[in-house]
Amino acid sequence: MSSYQQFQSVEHLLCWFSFKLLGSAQHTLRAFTRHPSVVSRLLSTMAPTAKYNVLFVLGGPGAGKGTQCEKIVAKYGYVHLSAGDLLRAERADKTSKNGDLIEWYITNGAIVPVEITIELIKNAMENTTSTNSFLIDGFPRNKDNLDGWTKIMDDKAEVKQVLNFDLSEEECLARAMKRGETSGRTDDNVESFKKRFVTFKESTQPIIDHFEVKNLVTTISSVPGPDEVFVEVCKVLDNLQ
Ligand SMILES: Nc1ncnc2c1ncn2[C@@H]1O[C@H](COP(=O)(O)OP(=O)(O)OP(=O)(O)O)[C@@H](O)[C@H]1O
Ligand SMILES: Nc1ccn([C@@H]2O[C@H](COP(=O)(O)O)[C@@H](O)[C@H]2O)c(=O)n1
Repeated sequence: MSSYQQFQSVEHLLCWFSFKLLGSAQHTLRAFTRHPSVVSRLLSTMAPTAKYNVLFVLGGPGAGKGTQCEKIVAKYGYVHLSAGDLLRAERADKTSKNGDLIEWYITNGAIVPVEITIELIKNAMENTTSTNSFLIDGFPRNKDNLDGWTKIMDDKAEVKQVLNFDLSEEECLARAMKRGETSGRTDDNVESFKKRFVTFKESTQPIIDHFEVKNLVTTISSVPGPDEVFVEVCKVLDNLQ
């Protein structure tokens, strides 16, 4: 007699099968209660982890991105990550193998390969425990930056908004030169500024256009003073959930 023939009907067979299932479920439950750490580890891998909330902040060199980010941090509590600041810190790190390369790109107003920049941004985000809301200032600056972001961060972060600060080349230059009197930045000089502005027009503007198509961009004039500009910024941020 085959093992199935001992059952008089399909109902009998199903009943027997259900009892077996219940038995192994009970056994598994008992095993879990003996090992609570295994249970919590399992639960944490099953729970959906919240994505980072990200605001990208773009605009020409000297347009006032950093100035507005400071105000946003003070009022809304985002963590401010300036790609330029992260790169300058990496350049200053004597143990970094990328210092000379970064220096060349910054002085020439060119965009550092994304493999370097995205690693700095990702580490900074992962090392932040106070919040999961970030202002990412000066990124993505070109297609390479955008592709790197998409590849590494797209499934971990949601881009809620892109703030684009708008200012003429002449005014950007005037502000960057004024800042250069005290900043010590190697790119606050006319020659570097001109290259940076060309990079902005040729490489960053298409990225702003890319987000514009997705309805994510708010362009704010940077012509008025910082406080007046911030009033416009607040109108955008107050409406973000
Ligand atoms: N609305 C404003 N009106 C007048 N001056 C401003 C305004 N916003 C910023 N500035 C000044 O302009 C200079 C450039 O501003 P900021 O550093 O914020 O620009 P940025 O866009 O972050 O520049 P970069 O891209 O070069 O880092 C600073 O000296 C700042 O104090
Ligand atoms: N995504 C980025 C951002 C910046 N850089 C380099 O740093 C310079 C300064 O940047 P700021 O945002 O502080 O103006 C910029 O001109 C680039 O050389 C970059 O490579 N990639």
